[in-house]
Amino acid sequence: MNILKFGGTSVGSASGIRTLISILKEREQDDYPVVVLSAMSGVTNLLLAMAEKAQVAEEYTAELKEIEEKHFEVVRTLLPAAAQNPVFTKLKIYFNELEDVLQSVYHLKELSPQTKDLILSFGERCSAFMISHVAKQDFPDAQCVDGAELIKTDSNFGQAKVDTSLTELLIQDFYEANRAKLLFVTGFIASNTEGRTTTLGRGGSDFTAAIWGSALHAKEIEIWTDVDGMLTADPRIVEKAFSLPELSYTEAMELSYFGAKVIYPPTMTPAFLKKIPIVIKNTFNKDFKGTYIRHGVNTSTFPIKGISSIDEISILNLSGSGMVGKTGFSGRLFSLLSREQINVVLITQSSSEHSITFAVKPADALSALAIISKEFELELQAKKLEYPEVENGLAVLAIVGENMKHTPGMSGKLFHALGRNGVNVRAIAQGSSEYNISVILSKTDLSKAVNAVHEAFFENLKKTLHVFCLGTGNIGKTLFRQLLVQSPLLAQNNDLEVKVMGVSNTREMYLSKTAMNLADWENELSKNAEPADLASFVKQMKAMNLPNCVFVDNTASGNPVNFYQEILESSISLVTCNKIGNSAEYEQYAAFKNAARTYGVDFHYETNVGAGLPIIRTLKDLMLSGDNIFSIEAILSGTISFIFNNFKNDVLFHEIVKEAQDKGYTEPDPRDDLNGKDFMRKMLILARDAGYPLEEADVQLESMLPPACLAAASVADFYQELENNAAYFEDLKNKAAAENKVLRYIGKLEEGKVTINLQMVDDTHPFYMLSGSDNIISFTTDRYKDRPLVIKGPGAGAEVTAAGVFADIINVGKK
Ligand SMILES: NC(=O)c1ccc[n+]([C@@H]2O[C@H](COP(=O)([O-])OP(=O)(O)OC[C@H]3O[C@@H](n4cnc5c(N)ncnc54)[C@H](O)[C@@H]3O)[C@@H](O)[C@H]2O)c1
Ligand SMILES: N[C@@H](CCO)C(=O)O
Ligand code: NA
Repeated sequence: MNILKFGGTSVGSASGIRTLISILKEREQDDYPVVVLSAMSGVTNLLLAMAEKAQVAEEYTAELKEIEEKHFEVVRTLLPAAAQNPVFTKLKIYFNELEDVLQSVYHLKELSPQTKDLILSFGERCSAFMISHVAKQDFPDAQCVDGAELIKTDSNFGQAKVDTSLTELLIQDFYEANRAKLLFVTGFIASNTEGRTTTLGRGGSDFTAAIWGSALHAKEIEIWTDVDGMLTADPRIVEKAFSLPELSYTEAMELSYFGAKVIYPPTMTPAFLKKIPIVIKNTFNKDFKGTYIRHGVNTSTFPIKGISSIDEISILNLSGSGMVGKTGFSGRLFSLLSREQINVVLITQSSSEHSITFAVKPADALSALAIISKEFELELQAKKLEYPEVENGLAVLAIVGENMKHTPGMSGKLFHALGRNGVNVRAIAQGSSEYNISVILSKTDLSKAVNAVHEAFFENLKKTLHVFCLGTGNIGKTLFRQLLVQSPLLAQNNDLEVKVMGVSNTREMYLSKTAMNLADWENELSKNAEPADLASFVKQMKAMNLPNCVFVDNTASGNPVNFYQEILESSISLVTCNKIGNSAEYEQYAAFKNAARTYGVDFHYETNVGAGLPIIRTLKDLMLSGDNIFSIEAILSGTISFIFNNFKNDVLFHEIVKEAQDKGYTEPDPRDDLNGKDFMRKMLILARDAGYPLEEADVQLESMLPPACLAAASVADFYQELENNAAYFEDLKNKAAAENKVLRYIGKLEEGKVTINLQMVDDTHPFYMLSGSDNIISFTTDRYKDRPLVIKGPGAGAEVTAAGVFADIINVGKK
């Protein structure tokens, strides 16, 4: 025989009750279960609200009407007209009784715990009566049982203690006499020896189910609720939380201690003692297996079972020399708190014994402070103790699981996930059982922390990157297209999901709560856009506090650079193809690198030099592996490379420049390429990465343009000046051709000095053979001395650049 308990949401509507009946119909009809029922969802709260209003002589008829209507609606929906009347009549009798009680509270302005229990009991009485009558349609022998008469307690109203042996006898006798019937029992309520109604406290209906299960040696106790069993984490916080097939009692206790409100641990004790399995099932997904809680199971492949959390906690810290080596000090402290009924959620003590930190519910913090100040008055006055302080706005996250005990590295994994996401841990406690490691952190970090920890333990190699992108121009657009095409493969082959959570250009911006649909991002952006505001974009991104966050700068503007430091310091990784940040003052470049290191995030800028070509990465690997860079020689302007590779025959110089711009090789302003500035930036970044703290002024840049072109005030003027100076460029071209040479704009880093100049090279020079927008770079090092290490290929263009940004994004978090 099984006990089935249906919670408030399960019996909260006609459709839920219909499902309940269908669940019963699927059972063996010769072995009826005992059905324990909660009040309809919301009813207990309404009853409580009415009681409190009556106590201060306030009107409560609206609530009463609402409760009546909730029940009547079910009767009208689920019973044929002919069968409704007797049920209405009996329900009305209940509501009249309830109103009588409320009236006396109203007149006396007094609400004793005893009266409160009586008022609350109407929730279960009404629902059990009503549902048993609905069930009679299919089970003529259905019977409503007033559980209050069978569960005997002391007179501690509100949280009565059960007289187990008497109760078990009463239940056994009653069941023996009625086992042929389908019993519907009121949960939560009981009575004292004088027959007055008491209640069993929080989770009371589960407790009723466990008491009946224990008394009748049930095969299983099924707790029917509105979720798929116990989950790995709170599904409101973690989208990917999933249901746990099995748990041990201890694990279930630990998991529900914080958070998981599916069951309330103390209620399980009677079942635990008799080793009766508990199954958590979902009324609204009734065929789902749910979670089994029983003795001695350990079939999970995961090292932990779940993550639980409390989103609001306060801590108190007690410290001082007076505590060192004093036995009984913590005993005194905690028995004091327990005497005052202050529940201590978590305790840690430093090994120096110099301080004790403990966590309590915020509502208890001030009273804890007051009683401690009183109890330890002498020590405080003698300055043997510091005045304790309350710290609010904190939360607890705990990982739970029996396997943890045998698996090294669990706490390492936990703290790595937290640290990488910039979550500051305020205090730590590990239960000596090793079933639980708890950390205290800031409330604002909780969601991010739970998600990061969930990913670390349950999503194996699965990773979600939350990306915020600036710039929807050439590169930005191309990146979105590449991401869209590649996402299914990334998910399938690499367990990687890249979610674009926000986009901004100079005009508008949008931060999405879920993730943007990259097939339609332009529409989504324009439909939801607010005016662009970089500071607000960054602020909102930070406030979302998502794990594995990446900020991507695909602009050519100096403004975003002003936020880099703040972004990195918020533990958000940064990917940029914008060279302005790394090529401004050396001090700033160094500060970005330092911030990324300090806050444990990535700062990737591969596309700053040679677009998608692996130049930055290669230089870094050479340096890390202890090679010595003697010199770097390079052509790093894709635009200028393209120009000289195509400046042949009759075509004019300015026409080629225009073609380079149309092909997406140039900077948004092509003057930045032609005047050598873009090249200078790249050389500067390379030199810095090679270990030289150079500034822009240290670069010897020889211009390849006549002065009039350099002075052009606008892009249009610039093109005009190029055209006006056609003869100058023709002359260059012809001179080179006459000597069988080609024009090359070459940068060099040697002995800490950077030069960039225009050269004519013949076919013996390694840079002679280039085509398209090719870049080429040669590293002469200790190890690559006689024959340098050369990287060559297209070094400009939207596809190759966006691909480089893409690679930088998915490399975030990789060690
Ligand atoms: N084209 C290439 O081959 C190549 C190669 C490597 C690096 N890059 C770099 O890529 C970057 C982007 O180039 P592009 O061709 O896509 O430029 P673009 O002009 O086409 O696009 C720039 C985008 O940035 C946006 N933007 C500018 N300032 C902004 C701000 N303050 N806030 C929000 N958005 C802002 C603009 O609205 C626009 O959407 C540049 O830094 C460039 O140096 C380009
Ligand atoms: N405008 C740049 C793009 C690559 O950074 C170039 O021509 O090289
Ligand atoms: Na590169």
